[in-house]
Amino acid sequence: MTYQVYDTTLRDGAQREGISYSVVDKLAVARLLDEFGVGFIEGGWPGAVPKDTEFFRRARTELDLRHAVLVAFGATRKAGVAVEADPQVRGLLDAETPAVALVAKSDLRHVERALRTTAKENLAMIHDTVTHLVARGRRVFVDGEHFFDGYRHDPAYASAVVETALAAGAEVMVLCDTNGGMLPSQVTRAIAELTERTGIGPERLGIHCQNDTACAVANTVAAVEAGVRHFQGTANGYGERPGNADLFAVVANLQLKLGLPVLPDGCLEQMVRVSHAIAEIANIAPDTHQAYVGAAAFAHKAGLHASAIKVDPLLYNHVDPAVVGNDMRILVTEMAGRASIELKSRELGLDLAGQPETLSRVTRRVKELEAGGWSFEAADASFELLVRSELPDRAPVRPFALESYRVIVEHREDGAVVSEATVKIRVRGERVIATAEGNGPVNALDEALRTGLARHYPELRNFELADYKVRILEGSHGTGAVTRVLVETADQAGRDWVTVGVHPNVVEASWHALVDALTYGLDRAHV
Ligand SMILES: CC(=O)SCCNC(=O)CCNC(=O)[C@H](O)C(C)(C)COP(=O)(O)OP(=O)(O)OC[C@H]1O[C@@H](n2cnc3c(N)ncnc32)[C@H](O)[C@@H]1OP(=O)(O)O
Ligand SMILES: CC(=O)C(=O)O
Repeated sequence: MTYQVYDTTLRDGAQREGISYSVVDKLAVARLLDEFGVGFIEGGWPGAVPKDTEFFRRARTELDLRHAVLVAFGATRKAGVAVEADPQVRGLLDAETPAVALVAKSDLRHVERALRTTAKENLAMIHDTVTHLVARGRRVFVDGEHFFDGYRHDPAYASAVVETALAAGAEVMVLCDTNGGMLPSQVTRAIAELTERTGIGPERLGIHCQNDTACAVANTVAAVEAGVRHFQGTANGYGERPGNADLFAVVANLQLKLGLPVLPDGCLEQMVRVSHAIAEIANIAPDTHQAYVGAAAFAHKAGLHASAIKVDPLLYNHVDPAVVGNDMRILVTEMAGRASIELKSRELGLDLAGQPETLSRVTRRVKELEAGGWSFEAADASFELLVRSELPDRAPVRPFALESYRVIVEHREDGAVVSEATVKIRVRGERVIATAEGNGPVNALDEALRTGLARHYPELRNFELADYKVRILEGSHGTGAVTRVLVETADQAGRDWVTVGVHPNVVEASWHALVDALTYGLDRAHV
């Protein structure tokens, strides 16, 4: 049994507020979708959107698709216009794609009020446009716009639209939940009724669901379970309003839960890479919590989960993350138990399996620190230093000892605000005093510390502060507010690491995070 995985990221997905692909972007997205193994890529509406016209022109020479067939999207001919004379239909042919998708009204209310034509003329528009395109060698899919609402309002008319399209030669009639208001049981029922009423098998039908009830993925899966073989969706669920069915979740559900062979072999594990690459091109931050592909899709925080995962990761994962190209992660927080610490340490290359006392000590320390506002969840490097400071043979080498530091902020007469820091440290037996200016107190402190260390640790030149985040945490249990600072540092090899510092004073909190950052980076540079 074959399934048609039909992607509309470049047409319906591009209708999402905030997305504006260039032609080059569209070509890049098409290549990624092809690598993911979709069967059809709906590239846009040629003739209506100039960039889409250009996309199809360039696609002819610049796209070499291995799995996918390119589809041009458009509408049925206009009411009262001969199909040969309709420039929009001409534009579809000029795109020179092997397949065309036509949006057609299947809700009589839309025919009468939006198209302002008759029930009969709408059926003629569908018939004429499909036969015209089929006669010119195109595979034709018809998207029955508002099918489910239309079927509820007037089942006989919505059924006539389906029959007309298929009789005219459409390969598949796609039932669209255009307003996205359906629930899975309603989709299942409508498909059962339609097939019974018309005698048309569900294998001639397709499904296209918007996500306005947050049921687009479930509705799509329900339709496939009802026998539909052609299903549409978009990368990451991009689309108008709350979006479309997320094709990644749909495909993974069908393949992994229902055992349906929807993608070519070897493609499913490309999912995370393709999802994130498309998000990058769309200029939308990947959703950390997106099912299957999000960075947190297989991240475990609860200590009890980790203790079972230690026995078998599948006890707390619904699938093996590797099958979709994802990884499991253990988060270390106040909710950690010894198993979480053991697994996280193993992730970092530290084997604590035979060291129950060390595990208990680290767990206790993490809980105490987290209660005081520290957060190791995003600060793996500080966590690693903490664990290693409990391991005599792996303890990190501290590059210096602090005697004191001082920071001043000067508001000058001319309005300039200058920060200046002085650090007094001991480095390899030598007392060093270094001073630097910066555009803020933390920057000045960072510069002064690096200046002081530079002669002994020239490799510091390769590190740069990539991100700096400050959060004020409300005081609790009668304590005052504290400040948490997260520092992300990167080196020239493209590695980065995050450290954390916490203190009521923001400069001191930053100091802790900076010292951990340099300690971790230097330690790693010397391993
Ligand atoms: C459910 C969906 O998401 S379908 C995809 C929708 N995508 C888009 O609309 C994006 C691209 N759209 C466009 O660039 C423009 O809307 C165009 C070029 C298609 C049309 O632009 P205009 O000619 O200025 O018309 P406008 O957008 O105001 O109205 C749409 C016209 O198409 C007609 N129309 C709407 N649906 C259909 C249909 N299924 N079949 C035939 N004609 C249709 C309308 O009756 C209206 O005709 P009229 O101008 O004679 O009143
Ligand atoms: C065709 C389409 O995108 C819809 O009806 O939602």
